[in-house]
Amino acid sequence: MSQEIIDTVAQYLTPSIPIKLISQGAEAVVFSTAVHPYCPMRETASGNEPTQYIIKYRSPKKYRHPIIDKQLTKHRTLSESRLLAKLFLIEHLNVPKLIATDVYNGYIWLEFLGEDLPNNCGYSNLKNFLWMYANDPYNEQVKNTLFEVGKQIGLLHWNDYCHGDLTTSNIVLAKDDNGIDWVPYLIDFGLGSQSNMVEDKGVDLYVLERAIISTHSSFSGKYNQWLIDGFSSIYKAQGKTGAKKLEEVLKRFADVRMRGRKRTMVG
Ligand SMILES: Nc1ncnc2c1ncn2[C@@H]1O[C@H](COP(=O)(O)OP(=O)(O)OP(=O)(O)O)[C@@H](O)[C@H]1O
Repeated sequence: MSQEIIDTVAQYLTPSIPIKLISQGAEAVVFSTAVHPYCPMRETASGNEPTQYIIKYRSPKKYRHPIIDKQLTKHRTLSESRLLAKLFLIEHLNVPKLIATDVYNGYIWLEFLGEDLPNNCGYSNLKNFLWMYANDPYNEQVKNTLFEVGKQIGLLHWNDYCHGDLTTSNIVLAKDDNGIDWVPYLIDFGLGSQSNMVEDKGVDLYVLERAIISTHSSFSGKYNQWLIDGFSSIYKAQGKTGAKKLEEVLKRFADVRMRGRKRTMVG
């Protein structure tokens, strides 16, 4: 973990915005903060608890030419911000709310989603959630949650957007208003795009299927079926057109899977 990057961000944001490191990925460093970027005294309607925010920072990459690096940072920060802003307006689709963006410096501020799971099971992404239920894998809550995750992907694809990196870590679960059911949110649209190509949609579904198989192999058959059931329900609700498009996406998904298998066999 590069202390240099953390210091750069802390200095840029000034001590009035305390930050906590959450993750350092290949693309960005992610922090949380309780301070809103332009309304520092903002409070939630339900009490005095400050809302939490995410700050996603794309640091300069030393292996790139500085001019190209600046252009890429601007392009990627802008593209992810734009996409999130558009997706947020799609009814029933759950993505983090974009709070602010600073494209030239590579910062995106988002609403913080999720929480720590009970019994030290980690942060509430789909991966940890499924681990939490490893001793009770076919629990109704698991089934319902995976069905709802499938619906979110269905909504994304039906509206002709693709995620580009649909792993179980990029699906976050937040408790609903009654504090009982989990509501899935899709995060990390750094590789996302507007696309009506069945190939892109098939690849999204395949990437998620592989993620489930690799971490939850014993239960992956049922898990993937529940995801696809939720996904299909969104398309089927659109009548004949939906059913036809669903058939095309699922056919391409099967083709992508077949290509993946051949690649694995050939090595
Ligand atoms: N809105 C959010 N609410 C809560 N946590 C978040 C949010 N956005 C990101 N995170 C946390 O930060 C992590 C990294 O975020 P994100 O995937 O967007 O960055 P990234 O650099 O593209 O990551 P990677 O390279 O690992 O894919 C997430 O896995 C999640 O734990």
